[in-house]
Amino acid sequence: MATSGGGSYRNGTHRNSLKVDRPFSMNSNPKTSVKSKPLSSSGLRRSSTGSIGAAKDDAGVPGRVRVAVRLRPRNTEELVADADFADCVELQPELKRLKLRKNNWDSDTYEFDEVLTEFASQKRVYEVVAKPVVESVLDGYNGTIMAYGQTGTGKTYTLGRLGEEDTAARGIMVRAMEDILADVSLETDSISVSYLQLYMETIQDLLDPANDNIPIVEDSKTGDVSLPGANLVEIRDQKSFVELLRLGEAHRFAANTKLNTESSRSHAILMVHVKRSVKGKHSALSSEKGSNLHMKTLRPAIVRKGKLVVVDLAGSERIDKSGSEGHTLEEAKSINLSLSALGKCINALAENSVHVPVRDSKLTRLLKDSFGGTARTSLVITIGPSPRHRGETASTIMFGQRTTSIFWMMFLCAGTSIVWFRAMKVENMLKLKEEFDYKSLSRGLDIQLDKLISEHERQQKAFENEIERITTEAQNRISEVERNYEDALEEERVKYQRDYMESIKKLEEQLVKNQQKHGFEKVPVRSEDDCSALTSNTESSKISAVEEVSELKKLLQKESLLRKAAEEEVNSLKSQLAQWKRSEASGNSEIIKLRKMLEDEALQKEKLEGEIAILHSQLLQISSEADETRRRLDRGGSGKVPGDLDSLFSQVKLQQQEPGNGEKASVAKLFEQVGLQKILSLLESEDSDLRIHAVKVVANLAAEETNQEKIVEAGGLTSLLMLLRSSENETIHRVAAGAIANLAMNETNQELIMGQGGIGLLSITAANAEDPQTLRMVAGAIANLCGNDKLQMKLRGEGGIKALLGMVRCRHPDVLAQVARGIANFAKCESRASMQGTKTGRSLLIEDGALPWIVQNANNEASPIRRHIELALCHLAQHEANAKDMISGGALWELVRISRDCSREDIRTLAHRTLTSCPAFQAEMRRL
Ligand SMILES: Nc1ncnc2c1ncn2[C@@H]1O[C@H](COP(=O)(O)OP(=O)(O)OP(=O)(O)O)[C@@H](O)[C@H]1O
Repeated sequence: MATSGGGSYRNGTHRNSLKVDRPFSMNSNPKTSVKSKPLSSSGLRRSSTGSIGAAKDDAGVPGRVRVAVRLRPRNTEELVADADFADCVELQPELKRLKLRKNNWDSDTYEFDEVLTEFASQKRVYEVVAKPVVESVLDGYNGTIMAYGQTGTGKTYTLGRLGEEDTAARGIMVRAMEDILADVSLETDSISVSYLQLYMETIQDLLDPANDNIPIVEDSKTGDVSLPGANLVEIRDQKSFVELLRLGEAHRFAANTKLNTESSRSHAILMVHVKRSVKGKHSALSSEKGSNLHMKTLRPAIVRKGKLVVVDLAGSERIDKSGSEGHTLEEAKSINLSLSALGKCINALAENSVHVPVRDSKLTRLLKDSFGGTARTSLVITIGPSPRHRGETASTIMFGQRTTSIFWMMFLCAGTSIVWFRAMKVENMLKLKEEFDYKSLSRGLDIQLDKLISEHERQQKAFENEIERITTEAQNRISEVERNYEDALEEERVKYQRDYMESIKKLEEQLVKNQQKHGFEKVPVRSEDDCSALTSNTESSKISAVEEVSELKKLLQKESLLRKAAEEEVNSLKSQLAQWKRSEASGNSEIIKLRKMLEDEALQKEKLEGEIAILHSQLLQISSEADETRRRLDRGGSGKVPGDLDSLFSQVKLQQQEPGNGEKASVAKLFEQVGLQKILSLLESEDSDLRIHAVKVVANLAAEETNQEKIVEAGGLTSLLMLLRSSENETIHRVAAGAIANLAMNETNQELIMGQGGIGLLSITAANAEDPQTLRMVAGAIANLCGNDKLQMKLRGEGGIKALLGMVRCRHPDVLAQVARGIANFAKCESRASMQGTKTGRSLLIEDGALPWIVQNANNEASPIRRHIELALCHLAQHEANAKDMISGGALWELVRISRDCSREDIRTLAHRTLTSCPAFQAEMRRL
């Protein structure tokens, strides 16, 4: 019987080599097969924050559903329509986390087995999502790869892309077949494929669409699922497989056009059967021993069978919208049925439930033998970035989260539903932990800070010592070389001079000797006899002169050789010196590098200290709030706080911690129980504790979009504004401003806020507040108001822009980000008005003196600040009336920088377009 071998199965890089004839089927004994996973507590990865995620080495654990999330890049439409808005998700691939923005203030964090950003290549997606499953199929297991997500988020791109025009774009189906073909031997093994579509609980053959009511047959003994009515095509090469996929796609498209549906309303299912011949152990043994030669031929070859099922699921967005967007109720029900049945089966498997409800839908009946048990399953959740589809994205993610948590549930909490939902959301777990543990967290942070400081000091000291050592060593070497060089030069010079003098001396002596000889011979006039003697004398003196000349020549040659050697020596010394100079320069660059590292370290330290300071202040705040609550409870629980309000408070908190909980009490029910009016009336209570308590409840409720209308209708907005006017308590200001900011996300409420003098009240609060969190909330509220085209003049007239700019005195990055957002919103409305011709003259932002701050922060290191300011500059630049101020204020050069360096392509393009379309900018650039 097979064991899992999962421990050695890591992201598809290493395949286990287990030999099995048939994998477990789901109903063979799900309980045993799930339990048989060789995981101990060491198989769990617990992050430093206490959250729980998938262990890295569980990639191939059978029965485990691995869930990856993949973000599609913005498409052309989103680049234009959402240019001013951030994506609704933020990915942290290194932490395997995804943050889903709830609003401007808040986000939920989810953890996955893999987080694939918009930059993830198709190759990487295949490797992390599909390769482990494909390899297990080659080893004789069954496996399933599914894609789930809203229409248009990239399910088909991920699974079915053929990539003929660009091989890098090949999807999972094509890559899987490539790997399979590369691993099998077509002489002994076989690969066959069916391609089907499941629409309205009917299975249609995509290779022969006339064949459209295919029954599912299950082998009662083995649990194997088969579709005898479907075409099963043998694959021998990649080309024929791609042809088959193309044919299937064409039929799918044609079938769906006929049904007047879109492809995303059906599930597309590719089944790949791999049969491999395996040399049996017995036959190998017996032939080795040579005991019975016939045994080998008589014993049948063992066939190892694996099945890979790739499912492109129907679009997830259809589930809740039955009857809408032109598709029928029946269709919606059918999609709903199959997807929820799939979820239930996975759920039942994870909980070791004896009953796995596979019969509930055709999809699950079809997958029955291909997930759970020893089968490996990968689910890729595809999402889009658009903030407009946040709701759909959230519900898609929740499907993935249900699935991803299943595995951990078994180990963590024996299946209590409370922990189930907490496990889905990392953030909620953190919240729980903080409530109990904030003091030790604070102590931990202190210790961490001490450690960081001492480590930093130690490193700094070591760096400084190293720099000193390198500098001294380099200087010593340089002076030594210089000394050597000078000595050698001097020595050479002296030697050369000495030799030269000696040669001169010798020549002079020789000359004197010669002159003496010739002088002696020339004096008298001789007789004939004398003449002949003289001739012989002259002959001999000629010979000796020739000899002398040749000796002199030799001397000269020797001299020139010596000189050459000396020159060579000098050259070699020179090159040595150059070499030393070079090594000195590289020593210097090393020192510069070390200095840079030191500076980076110091920056990092500063940043950490800043973060820790913020954490400290948050902890202090939590701590004092907790103490306050505890004191109130100690005083008798409800001394002044009515019991029903207390329960509402805790219910609201619980509700926020457990979004998606189907059993949670609806807000309407809560309002019925306590009455919103009653809560709002407490906002005016004499007791400040009670007022704080009530404003927090209202703020919590206002964070949910669904409650906002009710709060405003019941007069909650007026009461919150009253609190800003009448209260002097900073907490009340902070919480009330936060609630107003959330209400100010809606256009109708923005008008109401302005109508009730809200901008004046927010401006006064901004002027008096010191606490960065209060300022952040106020700035956020004004920033939301800045985005309303109709309110521009009034907002500016009542001092809104000045109030916004006044808040930059607090240098907290969160406050600055909100100020920048407000400015960007305002500039965007102005540029729209200018284009429509309803606004002329220069920007009110420039009138109110915002430009210097904008220019100063256009390259701020905090990306939320920088991004908003970059957008604001692009909007301002679109209106010619602003050009003069922008040029003189230095904004033009920031625009040039943005058009070159901005990391977001859409902003870069916008800046570039603006620059090229404005004659004043063009003229200025030409001038300079
Ligand atoms: N990761 C990606 N990178 C680039 N383009 C992508 C990516 N994912 C999807 N797209 C593009 O987005 C568009 C929609 O993708 P796709 O058709 O795969 O979505 P889908 O979820 O399968 O939709 P449906 O449910 O309607 O079938 C296509 O044009 C596709 O090329």
